[in-house]
Amino acid sequence: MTSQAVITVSGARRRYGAFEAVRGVDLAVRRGELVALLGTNGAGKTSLVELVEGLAPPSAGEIRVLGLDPRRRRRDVVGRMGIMLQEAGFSADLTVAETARMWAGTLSAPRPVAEALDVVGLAHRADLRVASLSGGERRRLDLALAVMGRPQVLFLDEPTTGLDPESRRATWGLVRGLLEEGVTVLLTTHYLEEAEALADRIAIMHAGRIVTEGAVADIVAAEPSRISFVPHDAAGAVVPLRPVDVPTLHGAVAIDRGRVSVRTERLQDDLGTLLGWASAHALRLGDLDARSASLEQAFLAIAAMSGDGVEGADRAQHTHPDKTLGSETAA
Ligand SMILES: Nc1ncnc2c1ncn2[C@@H]1O[C@H](COP(=O)(O)OP(=O)(O)OP(=O)(O)O)[C@@H](O)[C@H]1O
Repeated sequence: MTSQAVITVSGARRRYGAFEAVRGVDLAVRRGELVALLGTNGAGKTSLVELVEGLAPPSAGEIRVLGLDPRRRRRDVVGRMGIMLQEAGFSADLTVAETARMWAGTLSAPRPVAEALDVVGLAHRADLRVASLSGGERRRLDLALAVMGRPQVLFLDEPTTGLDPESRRATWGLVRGLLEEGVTVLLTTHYLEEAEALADRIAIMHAGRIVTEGAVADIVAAEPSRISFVPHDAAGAVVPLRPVDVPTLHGAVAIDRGRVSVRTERLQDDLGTLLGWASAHALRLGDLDARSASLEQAFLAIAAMSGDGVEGADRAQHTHPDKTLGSETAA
């Protein structure tokens, strides 16, 4: 944990009855940094973020936001945090400006309403009723309300779910602007592209733990590249191969229904060997695909490796009480 850390999570755990949804998480987010929390469904992202927001107590471990316990020192922290809710819960009959004014009334030093709407590109919709906004515009209103109090720390929970690609990119632009102002952001998203576009670092959760953390490039670099093709002869007929027919490569070879797949750390070398071998044997490498790993591949590989069986065993014992904060066991 560095001295610059705005969010620090140390050994955090969260229980719901007998089930532990967060199982010893350490995380630090520095000032002006965006960390994206990714994970499979039920990995524990929301359970963790709620601890950081101070909405629930950890059953063990320590959370600090701006150096303070976000639950015990809630009054001192809450005004410096912005939380983008899924739906702000205001009446759909109010106009955009009325909604923003009502929200501003709850804050100690809010941005002017016009400025907050301008930040999210909604100034031209100020007099429209919330009910008339498109889904994307509503999401932007949610963001306007979250940034209205000029937060130092912003929590974005799937901020672009349901947005069209253009609105999604517009939202990314807004978030980048906030980061440049020094706002610290903890983002949860299921869009890997969003994490790639915005995040300084990514933390991947699985079964209550952070199983991988780092810059996108480093996480992707740890995954092997892939080559695949279907060998054809000069007449265009598929040539059925066995692994022993393929030349020796750095990577591992698998053959499934005629398609040869190679997972390799040495993409260029193995591709070169295969191209030379194909020419020498007058083979065409049909449907040839050679690519470095993507974040999606890395994510799927990490989720698969992280022991679904273990999680399954735990889940079998989990009787799943009501999904209420009241069902938790705090330390
Ligand atoms: N109040 C609760 N009582 C019991 N179990 C709960 C409660 N809240 C969450 N859980 C369980 O804890 C686990 C983690 O849930 P959580 O909502 O934190 O996951 P998530 O990573 O945010 O998932 P998703 O991506 O699907 O939103 C899940 O198995 C969920 O069913």
